[in-house]
Amino acid sequence: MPRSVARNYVKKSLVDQICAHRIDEAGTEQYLIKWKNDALSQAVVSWHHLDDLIPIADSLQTYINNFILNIKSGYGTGSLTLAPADQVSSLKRKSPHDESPASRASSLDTSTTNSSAISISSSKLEVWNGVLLKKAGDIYPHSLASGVERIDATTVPTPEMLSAAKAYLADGVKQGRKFIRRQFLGQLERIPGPKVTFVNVINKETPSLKFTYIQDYVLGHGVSREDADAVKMGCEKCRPDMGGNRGCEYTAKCDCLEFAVPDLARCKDDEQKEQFAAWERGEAGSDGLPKRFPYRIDPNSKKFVLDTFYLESRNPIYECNELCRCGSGCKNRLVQKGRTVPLEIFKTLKRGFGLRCPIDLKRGQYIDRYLGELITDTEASAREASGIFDKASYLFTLDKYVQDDGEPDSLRRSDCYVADGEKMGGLTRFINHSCDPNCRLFTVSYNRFDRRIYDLAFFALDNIPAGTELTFDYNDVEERELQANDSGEGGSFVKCYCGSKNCRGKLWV
Ligand SMILES: C[S@@+](CC[C@H](N)C(=O)[O-])C[C@H]1O[C@@H](n2cnc3c(N)ncnc32)[C@H](O)[C@@H]1O
Repeated sequence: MPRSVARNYVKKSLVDQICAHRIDEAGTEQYLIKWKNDALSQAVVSWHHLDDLIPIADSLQTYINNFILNIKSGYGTGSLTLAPADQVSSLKRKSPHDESPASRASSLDTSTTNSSAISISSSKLEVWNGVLLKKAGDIYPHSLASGVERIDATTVPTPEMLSAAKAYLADGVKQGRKFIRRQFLGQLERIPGPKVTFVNVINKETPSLKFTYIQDYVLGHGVSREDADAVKMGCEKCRPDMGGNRGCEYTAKCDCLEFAVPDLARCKDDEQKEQFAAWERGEAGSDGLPKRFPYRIDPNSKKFVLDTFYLESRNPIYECNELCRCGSGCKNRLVQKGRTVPLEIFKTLKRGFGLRCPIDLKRGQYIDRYLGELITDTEASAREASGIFDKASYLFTLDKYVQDDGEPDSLRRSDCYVADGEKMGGLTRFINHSCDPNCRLFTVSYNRFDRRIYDLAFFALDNIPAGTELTFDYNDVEERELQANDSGEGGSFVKCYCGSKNCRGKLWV
């Protein structure tokens, strides 16, 4: 049996940053790690091959992105004249990391170019002043070892290191970019459910690795669910064998549907019809009225899809929950069972990454939830204020049940939670805006008494052919509300590139 080779990786918590790169004699990329050091004035740095960098792949991505940005904008190249290719190759170095752990730094390489184009002081370029230890799968510096040269932390990367990195231009990070792509594909493979793929035929960019795929909301500081024991209830009068094993659909008794939208067609007498009319005028509640069931079977695909009435409205969906008597086979459980369709992240021309489904979707078909860290409104405002203008936004306010009517128990906007999908979330964070969208985000509640935490579920508004970009309207409100909200020229303006005929020209109103 072949024995697996134990690998060692740089210990993430001890790494300060990646600050330069170069290519070794074998043409393999190396990256310079500056290690954290309590004595800030002194740094320990060491060169590493990509194999060591898995735990800090996200830092590598930041380094490479910044490096390429700087190259493109011309920043930092200063008066530097890049060396011709033959001279560049003479900048290649071995990795001291390949030497024994006891090896020490600054092996002067006198073969360093003496090009007049790039003046490189070999001792500085070659700086490697840590003794690296490998233990229990970790690589870390042993900075106290005797004979270890220390350098001034404020001078890393040295101008010589930067010059050398620039000499390789973007090509010098080719292997790094492939490595980042592999890490990202690995992340996608680990997402439960149908396959998730990634395609980028536009450029070499990979979505941020500083992102965690989660399966449920993560509750941030100051965020809590309504006390489940006190207010969460299941349907009490339903049974699994009810209505010929069809569950809650065929009963007017399902408590979970209590807050769902009433159904005029099922009102059985004049009294109910009158109550329905009064409910429509906002003069009566809907207690006791039959309710609309959210899902139906699509006769062609035999899949459960969202009922047309819901699809054409913005009414919340109330699903059964784990306390219900109807059992797990009940038809009023769709979103809670998770994604059932494969998805593909892809690069668009002007709108960053987008999302599409590689198979045909039916009108009303459930796609996936929007997830993220749930934070308070105050925290969301602080995060917005600290971000740069025009930066992609992943904040979604859970304000479906806001009532600004001044009543003591009404929910004010400032009390709502916000789902932040920037650092953690699901695949739907990649769904772009369109003024003529093919999907809509619906409120799905499992606890009708919790007005602050509910699911946000994407459903297809049309039959969507395989490979079509999925979009939704970031301002999904009734037309009249949209006009009232639109403050004209003011506010933050992000140009919309949805390309639809009825494009409003900006992302948020
Ligand atoms: C939730 S993210 C969508 C995914 C994003 N494209 C990405 O690459 O991660 C929202 C951001 O995408 C960009 N975006 C989405 N739809 C757009 C559109 N129609 N026009 C221009 N930018 C758009 C904006 O930067 C917006 O803040």
